[in-house]
Amino acid sequence: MKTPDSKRRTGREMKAALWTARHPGSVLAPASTVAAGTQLGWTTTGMIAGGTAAGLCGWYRAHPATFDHWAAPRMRAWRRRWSAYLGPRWHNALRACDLYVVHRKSGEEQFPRIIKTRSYSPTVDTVWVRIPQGMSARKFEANLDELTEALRARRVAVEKVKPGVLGLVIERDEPFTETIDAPDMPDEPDAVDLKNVYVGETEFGADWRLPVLGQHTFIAGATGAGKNSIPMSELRALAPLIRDGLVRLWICDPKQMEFAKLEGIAHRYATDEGECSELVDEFVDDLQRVQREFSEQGTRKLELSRVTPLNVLIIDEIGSLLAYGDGTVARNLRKKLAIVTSQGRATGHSVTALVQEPTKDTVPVRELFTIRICLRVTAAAQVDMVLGENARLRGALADEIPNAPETAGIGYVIRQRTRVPMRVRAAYVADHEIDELVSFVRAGWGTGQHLTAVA
Ligand SMILES: Nc1ncnc2c1ncn2[C@@H]1O[C@H](COP(=O)(O)OP(=O)(O)OP(=O)(O)O)[C@@H](O)[C@H]1O
Repeated sequence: MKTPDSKRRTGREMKAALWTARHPGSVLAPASTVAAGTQLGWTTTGMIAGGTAAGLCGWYRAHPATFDHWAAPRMRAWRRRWSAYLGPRWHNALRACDLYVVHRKSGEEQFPRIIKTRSYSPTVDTVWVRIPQGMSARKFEANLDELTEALRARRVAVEKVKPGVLGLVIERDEPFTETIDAPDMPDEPDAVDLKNVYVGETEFGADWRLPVLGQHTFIAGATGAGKNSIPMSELRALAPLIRDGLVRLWICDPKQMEFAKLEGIAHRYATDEGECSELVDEFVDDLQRVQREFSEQGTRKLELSRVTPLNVLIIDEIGSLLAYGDGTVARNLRKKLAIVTSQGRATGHSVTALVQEPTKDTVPVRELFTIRICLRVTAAAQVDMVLGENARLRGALADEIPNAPETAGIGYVIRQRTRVPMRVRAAYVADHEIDELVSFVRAGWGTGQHLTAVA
């Protein structure tokens, strides 16, 4: 039944009561401080407050991982809610962009009401708003530029959460303003931690590291997004292991661009679709050979050696292989990828796939990969296709990364424990640094160093 209209406005005291009911914490916190001050004395209350602050500082310093996971997002969201999105400021911003409705009879202004704020990262806020009747997501979309300016943000994206509720993803700042140097190549295999390979930096200023052993990586990004820099950084970190025969490269390179430089140090290298399919078959045969040997010898844990090295399969532009021809190659590839991603962990077979355009062909295989990275993509829908449901709503604005050389290598990953997107930037491996990698490995091969590696 439609609520009848009235010319009278809602009473101020009723608005205040409603506000209190919706924000119990904001009323209880000052009220309990005053109560504690009068009951326990202001000195004791001050000591309790000081002790709490000192405890938080101690936590912040002693255990960054748990602090960043539990405390930081809540504290950040709270601060932003009361600074950037406080009532009058919020209303002024919306009024400036015509994002409000005026009640037909009472003339009362009705604004989208903030129902939840989350700041999963220092640079992105997600604000859920309940919109008044007569407003739609389309109106927000039409006024996004104005809203971005009014909120002094870099970018704002809008998502429908459920009927009547929108999610505004507000990017406030760009943490990456400089190119990150390519990682050094260690001299010796002992210096390489295969579970923690440096590939760039996170928005929190920490090293961005990826596991190579036992994991499978899916990297999506439009042309020029900087996808190559991720596997290239990994390969530089693995250089002494490649040189010593403890890591073998298998490369499917239909584009024959940057990866072509690695042909000379690859164990297997293929370019056309048929050859690539054969290469993947051989990779799986190798995996099954190791499985048989392990079963005969009763081995349960992989010890890297020249007989059982880590095998890294890189498939550039997997989309073109999955969409190729009559579907035979695609079907075979899907089947073989399922084997590698489910069984390769124990035998030391890892796969990294790169794709320009995540489409319906690539979505089913995406689920097979344990690590997924989304660099700049060309459509909002592609973000969730790569990173999973609601990734964009939680702040992974990969489609909003400008198509400019200064943003190459920037993208998002989902943090394993929190399932929250994190903005990252890959280190940049220039052509001469790829050449340096190849020379480093081949120089070792020239001296026969790989033959003397511990078997
Ligand atoms: N991590 C990075 N940091 C800064 N600049 C980068 C980075 N990676 C790449 N670039 C720059 O962006 C350009 C395009 O990079 P790259 O060829 O790796 O993109 P791509 O995603 O692999 O594109 P394509 O799919 O067309 O091969 C590079 O020539 C380089 O100038």
